[in-house]
Amino acid sequence: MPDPISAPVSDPIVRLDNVAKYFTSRAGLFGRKRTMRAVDGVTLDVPRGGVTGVVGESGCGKSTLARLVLRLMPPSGGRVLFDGADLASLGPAALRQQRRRMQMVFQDPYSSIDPRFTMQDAVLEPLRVQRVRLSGAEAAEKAARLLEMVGLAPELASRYPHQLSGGQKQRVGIARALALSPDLIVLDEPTASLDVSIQAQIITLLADLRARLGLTYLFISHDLGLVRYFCDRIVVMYLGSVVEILPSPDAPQRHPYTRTLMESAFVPDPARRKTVARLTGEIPSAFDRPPGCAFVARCPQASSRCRTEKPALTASHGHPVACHHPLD
Ligand SMILES: Nc1ncnc2c1ncn2[C@@H]1O[C@H](COP(=O)(O)OP(=O)(O)OP(=O)(O)O)[C@@H](O)[C@H]1O
Repeated sequence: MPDPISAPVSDPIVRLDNVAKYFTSRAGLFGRKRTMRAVDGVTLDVPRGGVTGVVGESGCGKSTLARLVLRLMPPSGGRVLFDGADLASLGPAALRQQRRRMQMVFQDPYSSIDPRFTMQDAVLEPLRVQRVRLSGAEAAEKAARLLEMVGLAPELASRYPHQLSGGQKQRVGIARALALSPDLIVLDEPTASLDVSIQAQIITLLADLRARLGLTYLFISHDLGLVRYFCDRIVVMYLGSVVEILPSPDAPQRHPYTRTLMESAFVPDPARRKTVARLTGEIPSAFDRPPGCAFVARCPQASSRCRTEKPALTASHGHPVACHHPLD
């Protein structure tokens, strides 16, 4: 069942309208086809100019959602609107034009930059894809400016990826995302493969760039502490669906899943953190979703209604939450 309401905002840069993505696979060589609902009827607005975090356990559909927003893959159902335009309705030229306005920074700077590229080639790659022609002098000037924007010396333009640290490479990844002056950047775990001290520098850089350039971020992360620090709105996903949208990092968590996730993020002792985070029961398979609430097997609040009726995402508890028994 689609989510009927998911905190509509007055000026969304992205609007997801009951968006779904299914993947089909065959069990065994001659087995029957099985359909996985990686994203299952998500309705969501991404406010312009903010930092919207998307959190949830591995496999809940965060990256698939990000790829749908960027139209790196078509949805199986529903609509993705960018600045009011349905991306599915655009022809190739118009889609390419819209794509200039949305970019992505990937988790792993080690594999996201072609080892044969100099840093100048790497930061200017989106211009080549978009067939923007620059003279040699213009290209050098543009690359130097982009590197400076992310705190790197212009002299690094002639270096290759193996000559840079992980943090420097992620700065190059960010510079590349800025090359076409986008409005929206999807950050898919941008600090997950970096040392903690470098993570902080990258987050500071991202915050600074957003303020200077008026960017909108969609920030995908496992790191709840970081999400609460960096994001002004937090979308919590569970098994392909949005279960709660926190309008601010400090908003009370109403969904039992969100509450457990958040509590686990703020226990300093890693050993105890695991205990607090432990949720009993298994995550159901995305191939075989239960008819009611997907969280039912792990939820201490679950009732018989939760087993049969999928809770809709409704804003009746101060902000959108999909739970029959929201917490106080
Ligand atoms: N191209 C694909 N073909 C088949 N299944 C896929 C494909 N992409 C993703 N999936 C499946 O869809 C589900 C959601 O995956 P996704 O990568 O979006 O989750 P995620 O929340 O980003 O996970 P992680 O945090 O581990 O990156 C997973 O079960 C995954 O195996």
